[in-house]
Amino acid sequence: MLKLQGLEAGYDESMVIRNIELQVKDRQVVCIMGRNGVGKTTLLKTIMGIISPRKGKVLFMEEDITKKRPSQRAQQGIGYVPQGREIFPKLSVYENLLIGLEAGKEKKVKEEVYAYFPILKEFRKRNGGDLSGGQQQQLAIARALVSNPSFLLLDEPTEGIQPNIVEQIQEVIKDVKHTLHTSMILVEQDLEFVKSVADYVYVIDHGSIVYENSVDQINDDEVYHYLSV
Ligand SMILES: Nc1ncnc2c1ncn2[C@@H]1O[C@H](COP(=O)(O)OP(=O)(O)OP(=O)(O)O)[C@@H](O)[C@H]1O
Repeated sequence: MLKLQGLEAGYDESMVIRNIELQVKDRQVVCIMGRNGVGKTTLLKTIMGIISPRKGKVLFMEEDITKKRPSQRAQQGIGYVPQGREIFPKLSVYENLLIGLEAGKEKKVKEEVYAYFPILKEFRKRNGGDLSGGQQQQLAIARALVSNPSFLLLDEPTEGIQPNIVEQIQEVIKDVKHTLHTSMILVEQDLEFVKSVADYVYVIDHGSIVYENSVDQINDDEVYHYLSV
């Protein structure tokens, strides 16, 4: 479904990700792990088209989308939940969700989205900025889901969030995968969480992939080695 070939990207003079070869098959959840600052967010932004790669290709459903704008990628079905949520604090929950509709072909916020996160229905008139961190994260995920994406990029959705909401997000990811058949790339630091949702795992260090394996054959020690160096 998604293939990255020899991808290199960075900022100004600095090269952040190097020679990334990665693939996500249909209906797969792929997790990207790695310490802070190794280039995970840069990789997601390059997939979304927010950063242009210096080398390499992004293929989505066999089409080369390397030169497409983020809005075109969103129209083609790629949803993005950025790190730090980036919801609009002065807009209501419902208005934030309406903005998510701009990305795709859906015209209305479907009830299923509220079914994933009932609190958003209850708080739909409240300003985004008045929600707790965990509720804002739920809103950011829901905003990506309203456009019914076939592929979802999630950048550390559980970062700094209380355990009961982490569990809820975990269930939503599994449910979205099994019922909507959405493929995903998930950046996540917690190996137990990764094991509960992922099919395949890549570990990045200094901008390169240093370990990859399917989740049922993963070597915990090797993963922890790269997370702790
Ligand atoms: N807008 C930017 N301009 C210049 N350098 C940047 C920019 N954003 C990130 N960097 C640098 O690129 C490197 C990789 O950052 P990136 O955010 O991709 O890492 P990360 O693995 O996602 O880390 P974290 O887990 O902390 O989010 C870091 O050295 C960071 O300082």
